[in-house]
Amino acid sequence: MTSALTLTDVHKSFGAAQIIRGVNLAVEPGERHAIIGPNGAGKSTLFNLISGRYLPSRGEISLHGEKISDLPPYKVNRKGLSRSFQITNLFHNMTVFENLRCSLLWAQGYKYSFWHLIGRQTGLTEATEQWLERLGLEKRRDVQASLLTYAEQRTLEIGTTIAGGADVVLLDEPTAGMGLSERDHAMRLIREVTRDKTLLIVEHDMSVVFELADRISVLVYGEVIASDTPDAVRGNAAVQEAYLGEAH
Ligand SMILES: Nc1ncnc2c1ncn2[C@@H]1O[C@H](COP(=O)(O)OP(=O)(O)OP(=O)(O)O)[C@@H](O)[C@H]1O
Repeated sequence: MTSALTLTDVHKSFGAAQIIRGVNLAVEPGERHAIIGPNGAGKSTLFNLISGRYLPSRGEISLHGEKISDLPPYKVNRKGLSRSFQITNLFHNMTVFENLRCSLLWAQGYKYSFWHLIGRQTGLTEATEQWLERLGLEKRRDVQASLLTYAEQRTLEIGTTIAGGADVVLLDEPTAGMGLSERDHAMRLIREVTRDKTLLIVEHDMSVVFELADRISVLVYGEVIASDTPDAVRGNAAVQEAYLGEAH
């Protein structure tokens, strides 16, 4: 079986600083895979490499067996990989409905060209309404994204990342800054909306990681020191040592 996402000997340096140092990773189709590691380990850099924002200094990244590490972000997205951001990436002056509709438009290949939509509005509106319901944002349908609560913005960010139809989804700290009940809601939502998708998640909250992930890779100083099931990672001595002194 071809892996959904494969990283082969990936390196990234900024000047003399080697930030990612020979990462090998295979994420299988349908797997929920978490990347954890202490602050500054290179997790965001890894996401930037996978999503096409950075070019690797060395090594290769492929999506369903096809090389993507030489493509810009929008082409990686077109191939079926979508990512969310730590700082929400919404259209703040647009409503919740409009934000979701843009993602669905993009999925259908219209690239914000509304002229192609004549006669197809109904299907699109219905699909957008379904997403509103899935996310529990029906009552906030016509509210500008900038006026949502922080947790609602994060929920919408997850929605717009996934509604675009990508089958490989990267979520960057989706529950950061949330309270306990908001976090539980976000976790249920992520589980629900990523069914049948491949998920790669960077998350600091260990309860989220251990609850959601089928497999966990631990990144320390730009190297994967363990990649295993949650139970095996929990018992791994090198991982415990890397986290010594970290609040988790
Ligand atoms: N564009 C860049 N230029 C130079 N150095 C960078 C750049 N991006 C990241 N770094 C450095 O790479 C290292 C890893 O950063 P990165 O943000 O990937 O870590 P992280 O594991 O995501 O950290 P955190 O958990 O705190 O978000 C840091 O030392 C950072 O300063």
